[in-house]
Amino acid sequence: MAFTRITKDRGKLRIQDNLDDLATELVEYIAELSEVSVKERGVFAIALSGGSLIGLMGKLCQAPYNKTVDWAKWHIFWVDERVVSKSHTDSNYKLAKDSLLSKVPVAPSHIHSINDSLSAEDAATDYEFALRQMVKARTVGVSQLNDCPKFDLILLGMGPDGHVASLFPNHIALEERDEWVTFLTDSPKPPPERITFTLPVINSASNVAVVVTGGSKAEALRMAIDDVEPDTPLLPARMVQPTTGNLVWFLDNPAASKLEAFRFAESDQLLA
Ligand SMILES: O=C(O)[C@H](O)[C@@H](O)[C@H](O)[C@H](O)COP(=O)(O)O
Repeated sequence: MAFTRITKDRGKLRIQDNLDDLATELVEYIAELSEVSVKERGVFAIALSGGSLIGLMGKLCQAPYNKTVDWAKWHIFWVDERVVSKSHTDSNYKLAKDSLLSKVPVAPSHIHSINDSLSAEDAATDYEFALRQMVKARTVGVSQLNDCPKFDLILLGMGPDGHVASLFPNHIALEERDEWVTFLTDSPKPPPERITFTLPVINSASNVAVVVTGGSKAEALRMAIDDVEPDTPLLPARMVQPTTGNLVWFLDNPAASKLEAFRFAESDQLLA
């Protein structure tokens, strides 16, 4: 039951029957945004997360995208990174490099990964400094509202606990308003040391897409999107609220199964 719904204030839901269709829709969306950004700004500044999202982007390495996307104009950043060596299996950089970036003609100097020789705290400071240079040069746009970086696209996954990036429920990092990049040494999901963009940066992007698949995320997704009881805990995924940008959720049926929109669509189909 593939369909699209515009919600009142939680963005657009794009729900697909299977992962193959979801991946097709996701890469088409990314390719379109890349084209628009390159036309308007001459570059495409995209920030990646880790997790299954990266595998779902795999079709970008295939025809037609391997040829039609203007790879030379891409600048790639990480929304969050585990503070491990770049060759470690836990590295989000390695994941993206192995399955995507090594297969498309992105300039190595446009791949902005963290300095993996630093502590989490220093890596966050260093990454924010690098990001400030990119904003100064307008490789990454700037928000007129708060001077934050304005990425053309931020891609997020969501964990079953409702975390996005390395912003975990009830963690102090969720409250950071001044820094663009912060660090954790106590991540509830291993590895414990991470750096992450803060909410002001995520919410300043021109486009934010959250890719969520699998039934284990259905309840957190409901809490992140639907109108819920007032005492429902505020999940990080619900705090993703782009100020002026667009928010899109790419979902499969199991992840979407507890959403009101999905249940209505299902009953409409039964009645049809
Ligand atoms: O840093 C991490 O621990 C992961 O990258 C994590 O944040 C991931 O993005 C979500 O848990 C969704 O992952 P899946 O889509 O693989 O479930």
